[in-house]
Amino acid sequence: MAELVEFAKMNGLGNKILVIDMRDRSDKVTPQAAVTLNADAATQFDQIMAIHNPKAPGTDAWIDILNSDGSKAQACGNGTRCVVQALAAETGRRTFTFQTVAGILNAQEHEDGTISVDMGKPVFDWNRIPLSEEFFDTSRIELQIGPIDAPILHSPSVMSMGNPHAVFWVDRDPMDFDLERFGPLLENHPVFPEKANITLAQVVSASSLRTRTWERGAGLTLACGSAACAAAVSGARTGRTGRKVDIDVASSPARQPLTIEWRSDDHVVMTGPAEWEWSGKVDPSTGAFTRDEEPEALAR
Ligand SMILES: N[C@@H](CCC[C@H](N)C(=O)O)C(=O)O
Repeated sequence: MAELVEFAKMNGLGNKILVIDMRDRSDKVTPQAAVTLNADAATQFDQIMAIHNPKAPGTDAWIDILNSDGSKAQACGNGTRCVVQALAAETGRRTFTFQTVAGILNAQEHEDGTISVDMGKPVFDWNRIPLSEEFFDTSRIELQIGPIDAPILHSPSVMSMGNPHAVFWVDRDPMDFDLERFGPLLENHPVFPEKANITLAQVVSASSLRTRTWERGAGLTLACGSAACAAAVSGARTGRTGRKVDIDVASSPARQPLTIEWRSDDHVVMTGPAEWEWSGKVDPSTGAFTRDEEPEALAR
């Protein structure tokens, strides 16, 4: 049994996040702990954001990201906003620089409590997404599901936002599709050697989209920030929208959009809320946890 660490149960637009404080420790949250925490209704989550001491000069923390099945993720937009809110509450600071396996992320908490995260530049090269076969134009690849002559979903835009994404454009409400059935088939399709996050996106106007996502390693989630970024980039790249859009995350209980801007310097900036729910202590090796009586520690 490892020494207990503090954690906070949080969410970003309903995306369930556990922020675990692993600073000043050399161990990691284990995949087994993740699976155990996800099996308990109180701590069921989509991603764990484990905050470690910084590894690079000029950064505030190294963030390790785990999906609910125990696998690693390279990016998590909603989770990053939760980390910012937790650290802002702890330190009184508003700007942070994090490092993940996907690179450096700059983030800022605004006066109104919303948080912006610079999610970096989208990657379109087929072998860096990665795809298992060469596609010259990744704004629309050959992939479909359903009858060959009347596919239900087809021709997704694919990219990496640090993690692999496929965005399928649909002409009606994404909630009308059986994503629970199609999601796992597409996530595990052989064209995605590292699997992929699968998003359905509907154009509402030139500056707004409605999305719903099946997440790699976590399944149907209420919201996915990096997928919202991928949908916004795909919308602009394929001429469906401008470069700044509000995303109505269809399955989110929070009726608040995520604003995504694909800036002229190619960086994608996501702005939205984060919400603290409760705090506790957890054993990062086993996932055994206790809940605090009163809010303390990470984020209030
Ligand atoms: N919910 C996240 C993305 C989570 C990562 C994903 N499941 C993966 O494995 O790539 C977000 O808000 O971006």
